[in-house]
Amino acid sequence: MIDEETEDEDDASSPSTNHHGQERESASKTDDLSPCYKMSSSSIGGFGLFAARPISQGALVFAETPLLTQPLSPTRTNSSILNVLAQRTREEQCAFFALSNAHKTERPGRPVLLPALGIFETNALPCGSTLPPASGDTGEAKTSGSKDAKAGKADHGGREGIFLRAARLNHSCRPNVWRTWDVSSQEMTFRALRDIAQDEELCMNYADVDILGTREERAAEIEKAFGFVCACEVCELKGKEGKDSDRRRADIKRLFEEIGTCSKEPTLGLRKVSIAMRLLKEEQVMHYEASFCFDAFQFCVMVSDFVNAKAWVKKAWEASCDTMGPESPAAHTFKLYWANPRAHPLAGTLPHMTLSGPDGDEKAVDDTPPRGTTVVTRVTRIS
Ligand SMILES: C[S@@+](CC[C@H](N)C(=O)[O-])C[C@H]1O[C@@H](n2cnc3c(N)ncnc32)[C@H](O)[C@@H]1O
Repeated sequence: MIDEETEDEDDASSPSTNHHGQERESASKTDDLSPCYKMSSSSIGGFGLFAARPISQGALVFAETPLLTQPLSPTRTNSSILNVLAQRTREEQCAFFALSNAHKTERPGRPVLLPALGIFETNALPCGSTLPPASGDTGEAKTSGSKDAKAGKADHGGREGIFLRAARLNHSCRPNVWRTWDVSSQEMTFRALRDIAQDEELCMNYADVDILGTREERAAEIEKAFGFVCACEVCELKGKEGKDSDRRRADIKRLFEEIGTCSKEPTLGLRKVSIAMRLLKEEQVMHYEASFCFDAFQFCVMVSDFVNAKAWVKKAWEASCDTMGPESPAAHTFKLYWANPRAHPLAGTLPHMTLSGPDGDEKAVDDTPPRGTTVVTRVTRIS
């Protein structure tokens, strides 16, 4: 939570001149006219959603309101679900009962459930935020080394819901779609984490799976939480490719932790960020990018290198727009620091020095955020 004192009025309602803002607009409109996804059978398992045409990084693939929501387990029951379903149309009821059910047969530690409850448990998504590591909060003096940061902090808002379209998205340990609960519209939004080719399957990371684990660790976690053996492209890698992927993920995870301990050694911290950024690209798990960029921003503000700090936080802003959207709290916070990096509580806490920007050069361009930016003059942590 931050307490902000502003000089200018926030012009959040004006469309941003930046491409991230525009992209959201055009993607929404296109989505209304012709969906950029289609349902088809999947080699991963059952049905899946596929790109009907190329989708650009950061584009809104679709937004969906829940068919029904329920409180968190164990309060919900088969009857409580049926009671809500009775108020839906016949077509919606049929669509619900056509969804996948992983609780039809008994497995160790997973009893058979009545159909409505089994379908709900297989397909429900938390109606709260699933935040990419450390980027979804205000980022105040927080490093990516925390436990929440590694797994993607989940704020479930106390309810879970069934989303008929999204229920057809399969899980991948290399997701190309990120979901975010939009509190204001009460919709789940799904954005492209990278450019997606036509006919590529759209996959998200199922709630709370730590996809930086090794294949073995992920398999155990997925089997326990969801009862299936993951057949995503990464878990299917064999031999050297599989080992290389495991090693890259372990290295990223280790760097997350090590960066958290570099608050007195910004040069070393920044070097680790650069290595992590390269590994993220190689492993194609770019949803961690905003977190690392924000760490780099913090190292730069500590030593009063505000030019490079701005370059890093701008990159964090772009990455958060691509995952959670330009209207998300994280994107707003990053944009505020881009406008005024000196507002960060760690600014100037170490002796002055010049570090490097995201492109490795020491002379980043000192640009300004797009229109609609509030100028923050003071930001204090209140809790
Ligand atoms: C929410 S549904 C996803 C859509 C489902 N494939 C369908 O046909 O409706 C979840 C189920 O899909 C399957 N599934 C999803 N991701 C998978 C993966 N990575 N590997 C294997 N099966 C997966 C599992 O059977 C799981 O219980």
